[in-house]
Amino acid sequence: MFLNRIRAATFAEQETKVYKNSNLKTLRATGGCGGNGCISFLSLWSNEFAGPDGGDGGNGGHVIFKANSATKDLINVPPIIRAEDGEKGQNKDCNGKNAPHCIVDVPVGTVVKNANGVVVGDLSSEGIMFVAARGGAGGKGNHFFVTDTEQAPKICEYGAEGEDLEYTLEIKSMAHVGLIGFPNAGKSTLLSAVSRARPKIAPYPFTTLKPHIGMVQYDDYEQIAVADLPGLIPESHKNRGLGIQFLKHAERCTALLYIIDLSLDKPWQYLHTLQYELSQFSKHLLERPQLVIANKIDLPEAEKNLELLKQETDLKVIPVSAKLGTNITQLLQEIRVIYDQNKTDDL
Ligand SMILES: Nc1nc2c(ncn2[C@@H]2O[C@H](COP(=O)(O)OP(=O)(O)OP(=O)(O)O)[C@@H](O)[C@H]2O)c(=O)[nH]1
Ligand SMILES: [Mg+2]
Repeated sequence: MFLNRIRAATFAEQETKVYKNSNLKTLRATGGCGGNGCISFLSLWSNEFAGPDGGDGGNGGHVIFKANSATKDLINVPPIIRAEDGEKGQNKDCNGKNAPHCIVDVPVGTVVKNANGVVVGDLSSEGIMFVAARGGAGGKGNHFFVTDTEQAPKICEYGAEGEDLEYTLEIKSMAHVGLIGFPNAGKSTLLSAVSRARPKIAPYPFTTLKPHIGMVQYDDYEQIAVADLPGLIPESHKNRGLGIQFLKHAERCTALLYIIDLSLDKPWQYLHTLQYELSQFSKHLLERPQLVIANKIDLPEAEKNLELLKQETDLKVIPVSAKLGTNITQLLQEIRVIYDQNKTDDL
């Protein structure tokens, strides 16, 4: 009993810690118990001893994780999941009803780890299921135990208990950092400036159609994966442009970097649109670490726009020129700070 309480306390601590993070969740899954078998003897008006008629119990439900693309994060997955118990057997050979399985929807790309941290499941495509805790089998009623020598058994089975297991669910991230911006903002140019990746760069929108990942190498051999994502436009969350496809990629990045083109008129409007689109897709996306990269500082008007942009947002703004390589070192330092902070938070 005492031991149980300690266990519960550590579980609760873990829970509060991971609740902040919609990409990671520790939970306990318990299968339903099987229904007990029944002991009963039938008695009819014409036959007082018509024989044993105790039915079997129903099976307990399983707890099942199912990959569902409509689910965006693990926030709504409860910390304790218990499937229903099977019904007990009844007289007149009535078997108890099997309990329904408890199916918990998780985002596509969720990795399941057991209590020892070993990966036991990878829900990488839509509809894949993982049985987290099996329900107990129903117990047999006394009718089952009738033999040639024992015609009136007074025995039955209890239903078996369901499995009780702890798991950690984690959404597999694509990259530590995702570059988010309108088409032509210079995302691909920036990725090639900070890493050895060579995505296609061109002065027309939607050059990048698929995400590219580049590795940023630091002097202490730390490597940070940066993803160049396809461009985002207003109403992407309604599947305009490359739409939902793009937003799904953004979701699998731990930190979000907004790339804003400073040469455009009123660049802060673009930042607000990007944030709005992300929040429409999943309201927890904006809780992730964020940074604004003000690109194309080499162009005219950029200096003036930079000051205005800084006034319009609370986020840290770093001016760079991806094309000329201006201020890239400071940007890499800032990315490293974000990365280190989130590493210690166990993201
Ligand atoms: N002057 C200047 N031009 C830049 C800078 N960064 C990017 N560009 C130019 O902007 C254009 C678009 O750059 P890309 O890197 O292809 O832009 P993108 O954001 O990847 O665009 P999509 O893939 O279409 O979403 C190219 O012509 C680049 O040469 C910069 O810092 N200064
Ligand atoms: Mg591009």
